[in-house]
Amino acid sequence: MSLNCLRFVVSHSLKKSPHFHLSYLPSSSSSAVSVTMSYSKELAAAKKAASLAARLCQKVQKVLLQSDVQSKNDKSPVTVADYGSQALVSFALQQEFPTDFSLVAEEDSKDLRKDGAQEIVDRITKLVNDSLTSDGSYNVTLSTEDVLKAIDSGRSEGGSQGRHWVLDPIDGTKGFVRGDQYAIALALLDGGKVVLGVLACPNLPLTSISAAGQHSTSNEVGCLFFAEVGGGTYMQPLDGSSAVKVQVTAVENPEDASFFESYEAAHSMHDLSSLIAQKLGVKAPPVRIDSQAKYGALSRGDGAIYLRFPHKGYREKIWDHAAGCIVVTEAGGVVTDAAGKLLDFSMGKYLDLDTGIIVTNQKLMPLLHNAVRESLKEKAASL
Ligand SMILES: Nc1ncnc2c1ncn2[C@@H]1O[C@H](COP(=O)(O)O)[C@@H](O)[C@H]1OP(=O)(O)O
Ligand SMILES: [Mg+2]
Ligand SMILES: [Mg+2]
Ligand SMILES: [Mg+2]
Repeated sequence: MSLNCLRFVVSHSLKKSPHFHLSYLPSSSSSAVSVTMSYSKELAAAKKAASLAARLCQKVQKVLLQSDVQSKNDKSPVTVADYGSQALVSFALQQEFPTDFSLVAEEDSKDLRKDGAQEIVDRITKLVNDSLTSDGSYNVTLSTEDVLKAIDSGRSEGGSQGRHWVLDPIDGTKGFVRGDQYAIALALLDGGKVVLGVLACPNLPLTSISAAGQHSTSNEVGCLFFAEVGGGTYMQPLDGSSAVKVQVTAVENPEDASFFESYEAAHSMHDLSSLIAQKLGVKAPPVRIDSQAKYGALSRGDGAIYLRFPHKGYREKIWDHAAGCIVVTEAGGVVTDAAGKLLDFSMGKYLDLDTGIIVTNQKLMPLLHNAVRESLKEKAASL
């Protein structure tokens, strides 16, 4: 087929389906024209759903009582906000994409269907309906069964075929319960690759947290980070005002770099990151904050490095990294495991990782890899 002929075919099909971008490849390429998907409709829906869920979470965090915390088998606290957020995001996305809907999400309704859970289910249902009413764009009232079904439609296993939404309705539950950082993390996989991501971080200051830590001097909080493959990363205030493009830091000298890690020592080995930081020559103390807000903060250059080394036996889930990963990579950063391999989101719910996750800019990554390798060797030798 000639180029002119191809051009006609693509422009003709563009009229029917507006969600394609045309791009011309360099002449060395075997194909003259490539067609890349645009996910603008999906991104708009994801931003709307995550913002809606963020408002629900903010409301609950304000009135959080000890009785909101249930115990799950793995002892992690789950609140009405986790379930409410998942129900809302699932419902909102299904309204936009009613056919062929697949969602891989953290929570399910098992505990909510047990005897004695009716009161909590009623509270979640009221919360979800209040959020839908105050948003104004959905003219519906959900029953408790609708809410449980919406939560349970997050049971997909993901994988390398087709499209799957990936959701952590509240990432950083410990931070949420403490009144600190948390995020609503939503991403879309297409053919096993993350093609868009949205991170709503209701407690993250709008200005840099690099110097002052999570309690920045700015009292304006609430950030929405979003990224689409090939389109860069943007941040806007959660209240909806305009978005700005963000970039990871250009710092090249580790002495000028600062690093993020989990607030919870149970989630990441603080002793190992301090060894890595010391080997690299990082001078600043760690900035410890909860959730994928770390990826968001890194994407706008608040810090240069994120180190995550869970304790032995912990398996990382895709919803804990999918949105954060694209937010950082589209801002110019790199996310790999400790062996330098890019994260593979195509294998179902879990990530198959070597030891840990490290994130930084392109310039610092080789140095960081060396420091990680040496530190792991040293740690293994000392055991
Ligand atoms: N034992 C654990 N080790 C590492 N991460 C954990 C562990 N338990 C839960 N997590 C998950 O790790 C993330 C928290 O990491 P961080 O401490 O850096 O915020 C959350 O996604 C949290 O899940 P959840 O979504 O339920 O909060
Ligand atoms: Mg959890
Ligand atoms: Mg999580
Ligand atoms: Mg969670």
